Amino acid sequence: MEIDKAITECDDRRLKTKYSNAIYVIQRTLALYSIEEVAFSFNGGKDSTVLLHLLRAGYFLHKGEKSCSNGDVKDFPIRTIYFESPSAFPEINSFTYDTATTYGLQLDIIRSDFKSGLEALLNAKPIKAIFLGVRMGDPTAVGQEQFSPSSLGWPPFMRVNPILDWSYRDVWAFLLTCKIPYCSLYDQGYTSIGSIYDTVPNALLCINKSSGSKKVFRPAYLLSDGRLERAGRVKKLPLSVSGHNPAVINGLDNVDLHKSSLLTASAIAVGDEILFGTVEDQIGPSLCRKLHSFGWLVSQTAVVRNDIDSVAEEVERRQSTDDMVFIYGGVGPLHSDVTTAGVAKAFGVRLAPDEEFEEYLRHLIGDQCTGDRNEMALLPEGITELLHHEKLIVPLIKCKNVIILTATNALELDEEWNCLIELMRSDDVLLMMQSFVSKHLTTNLTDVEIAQPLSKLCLEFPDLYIGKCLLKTVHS
Ligand SMILES: Cc1cc2nc3c(=O)[nH]c(=O)nc-3n(C[C@H](O)[C@H](O)[C@H](O)COP(=O)(O)O)c2cc1C
Ligand SMILES: Nc1ncnc2c1ncn2[C@@H]1O[C@H](COP(=O)(O)OP(=O)(O)OP(=O)(O)O)[C@@H](O)[C@H]1O
Ligand SMILES: [Mg+2]
Repeated sequence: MEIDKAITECDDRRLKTKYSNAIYVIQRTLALYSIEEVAFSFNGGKDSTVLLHLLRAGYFLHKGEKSCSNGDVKDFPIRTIYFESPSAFPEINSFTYDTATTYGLQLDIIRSDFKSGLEALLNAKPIKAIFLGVRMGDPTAVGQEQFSPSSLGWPPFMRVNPILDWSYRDVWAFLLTCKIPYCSLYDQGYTSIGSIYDTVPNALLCINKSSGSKKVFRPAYLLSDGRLERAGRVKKLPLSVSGHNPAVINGLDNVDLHKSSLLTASAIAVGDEILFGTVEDQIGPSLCRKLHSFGWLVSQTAVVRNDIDSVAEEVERRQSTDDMVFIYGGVGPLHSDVTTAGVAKAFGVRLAPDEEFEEYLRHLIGDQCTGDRNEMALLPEGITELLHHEKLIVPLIKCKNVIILTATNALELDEEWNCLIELMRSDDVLLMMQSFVSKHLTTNLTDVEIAQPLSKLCLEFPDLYIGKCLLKTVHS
């Protein structure tokens, strides 16, 4: 069987492990359910293409115990379902159909939505388990295991996710090592494919960004940071006042740029030592000054204990009211370093190993990294984005609108902040920041004298923020 042979002969140990774990899940499923009771959800995307070939290998190895055939290319008895939509890319459709022909797939084409399509299918067929190409990092993977019952409100079946723990690189290592044909869009810079309305090539793969001519993109397998595979998914912002409907691609997407008020940020320090007053907070005041100078309204600063629940409660509160939350302290290998766990809890997700981050840490701490799994490389699952910058040894961690800073002093903060600003330079958020003007006025009028005119100004100009007046007594 060509897939099993290619993996056996390759010298990529990591790929071999991922492969054998996925095959194990497939074989256990085929032992638990009869072939009529399983189905494969295939949509021509890269992840489901990987899964197709794992299933071919898994099925071959499963029945190999009974037969001694070499594996006919068209020997694939698992029912395959494809939800075809009018907004699918034509390239995806034709790849799906061509693949079905090549590998003899029994393709059921369903033209209704997922839920009602599955209801009808499960009523008509004895299906109990469905194989999916869902991977950690996909928004739909949050909370899933390799075997996860369908969600409440969905027809009952077992979702089987054999490649749940595969990274973007694992997917490409497998496709390239086994020389598996994949949809042509991936060679044109598409890295994750949704519908024609919400998917564009990944800008990170663009070769000729500045020229006015037609843009050229590198193939998907050259994307160095797999965390950004969904950067080509377009998100529509609500209609702005001016009538434009801008599409933001992978920016600070939950910041509403069109609010008339200032953007708000909060800063959370994690550390008993700061609370107890034994160590001075070197980051907070400097961070607030930086935020203020960029036009952000710092709505709150807080210091919390090194305790998962304390961190989670504060993050949950702040992330729902502020546009951005900055959290620092409590990041590291010590038992008291609970910041990432607290952030995960605030968003209701678990901590999961992040291979990209683990590799950065391995470079940084090398041999000091003990055991199979580096605890520091556990990050909130499905919501984490690593913000890379050439000047940073380890990328910054962004979980939705929460940025985890690793700086432990003002100098390190300067460095992280400058990188953050550069990373956001292309973002509309920065433009918004730069349109902020701050003025300091000094007057020798009393509070009573200026109170009324200031209130009038605030009413007339809602964008105007008047800070605290520091009154000095002027002696004549
Ligand atoms: C076979 C199959 C089973 C699914 N089962 C569930 C489920 O149990 N619960 C759920 O919330 N979504 C389920 N979904 C929907 C997916 O989580 C997700 O919404 C879908 O893949 C669409 O992703 P998109 O919105 O990025 O296109 C299922 C989808 C498919 C194809
Ligand atoms: N229209 C569909 N028909 C059948 N299965 C689907 C469909 N959409 C999603 N799925 C299932 O959900 C899985 C996850 O979808 P997802 O879009 O994340 O991956 P993909 O399409 O395989 O790859 P890519 O991330 O490059 O788009 C698929 O691998 C497939 O098993
Ligand atoms: Mg897809």
